[in-house]
Amino acid sequence: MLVIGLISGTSVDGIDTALVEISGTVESPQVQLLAGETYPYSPRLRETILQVCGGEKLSIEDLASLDDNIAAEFAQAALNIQKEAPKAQLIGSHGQTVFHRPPKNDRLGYTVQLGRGAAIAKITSIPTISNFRAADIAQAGHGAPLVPKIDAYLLSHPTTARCVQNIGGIGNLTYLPPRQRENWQQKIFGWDTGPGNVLIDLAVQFLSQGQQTYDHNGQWSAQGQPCSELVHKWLQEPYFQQYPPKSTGRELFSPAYLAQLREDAQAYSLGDADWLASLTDLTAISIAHSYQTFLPEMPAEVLLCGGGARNAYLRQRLLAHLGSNVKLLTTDEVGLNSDFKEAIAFALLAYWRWHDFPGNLPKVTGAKEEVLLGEIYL
Ligand SMILES: Nc1ncnc2c1ncn2[C@@H]1O[C@H](COP(=O)(O)OP(=O)(O)OP(=O)(O)O)[C@@H](O)[C@H]1O
Ligand SMILES: CC(=O)N[C@H]1[C@@H]2OC[C@@H](O2)[C@@H](O)[C@@H]1O[C@H](C)C(=O)O
Repeated sequence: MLVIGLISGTSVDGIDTALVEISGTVESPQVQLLAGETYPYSPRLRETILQVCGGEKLSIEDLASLDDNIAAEFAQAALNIQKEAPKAQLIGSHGQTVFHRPPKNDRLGYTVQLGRGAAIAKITSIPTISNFRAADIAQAGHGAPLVPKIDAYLLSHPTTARCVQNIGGIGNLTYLPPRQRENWQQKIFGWDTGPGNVLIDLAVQFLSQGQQTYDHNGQWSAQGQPCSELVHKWLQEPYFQQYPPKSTGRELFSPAYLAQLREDAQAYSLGDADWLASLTDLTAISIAHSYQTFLPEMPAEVLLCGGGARNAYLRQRLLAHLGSNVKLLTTDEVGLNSDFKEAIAFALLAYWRWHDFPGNLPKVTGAKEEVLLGEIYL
């Protein structure tokens, strides 16, 4: 089956689009990436989305327009990716997260992904599945992360314990015990580790007065030295200490949050590069600390994906904190494209929904039950 997966993540940089051929069975899918593209948002649309993510008030009418502007761009991305290919039979569209509130006590979580599937189906004439997180949230889950079940099917190893670490705007991991271990599927873990690139990106934009949006290959932060006293103070953030299941977003790791870290850096008289190095080190140590605190064992391999895998300084700090027993690779090195993994994931989640196969892992999201994920718009 030819399926298109679409997602714009928490970095809000553009629409990751994957055209994949899915064969085999639902329980044993084979996925081949035929084409992958990122279609950047226009600067104006990106700015509006970031403002909404930052809590800017919006009338319902403006919300409707934004929803359909995003849907139109997602639909165009789907049409573009298959120009040279036969017509896809299905689209799985994550949409654009603009709000995410995890569940608390008896209160259900709430999450909003814009870019309605009904409009994408209408524009493309391809059945579209969207709103993947809602059913898990209705079962008292976080509705995130959803990729761990995909990782389990595509990246687990018979004899090696692995973690898959996404470093997008937000970071999230999947822990995969060796498949040969008894009941291995019951022993999979996953949660959001905290900031991926979000703090680094916000700081670079602030320091460059909007001229740069990210620290290319970590070149700027590599010129500084992390202040370990500050990094350890920042690691006291309650989110890092919270037990899984857990999920987070730009609501917590926001411009206001960064402003506090800026004040701290000024109190320590840190230069710009030292501040960036400290933020990068915080990102790395929050990931490593989360493994050391919440996993039953350290993995032998960590497979990186997401844009942060290209940040050489972040990788270097991550390796320093994980320890030399851990082998740091990217998912590309084991055959899965690290830039389009999330888009591929939503293609496979759509395929599973189409075939009535549950997409969530209750142990990961905290949901009461396995459920079918996504709403179908023919
Ligand atoms: N060459 C590079 N050097 C350093 N950082 C990079 C590089 N390329 C991409 N990035 C970082 O990766 C980010 C984009 O990553 P990605 O597309 O994986 O995020 P996302 O999918 O939007 O987020 P999430 O996974 O949280 O939904 C950019 O904002 C930038 O910070
Ligand atoms: C609410 C939301 O959009 N969460 C994203 C975000 O970006 C990374 C991390 O936080 C992850 O939990 C999730 O996305 C991936 C695709 C997931 O659900 O697995």
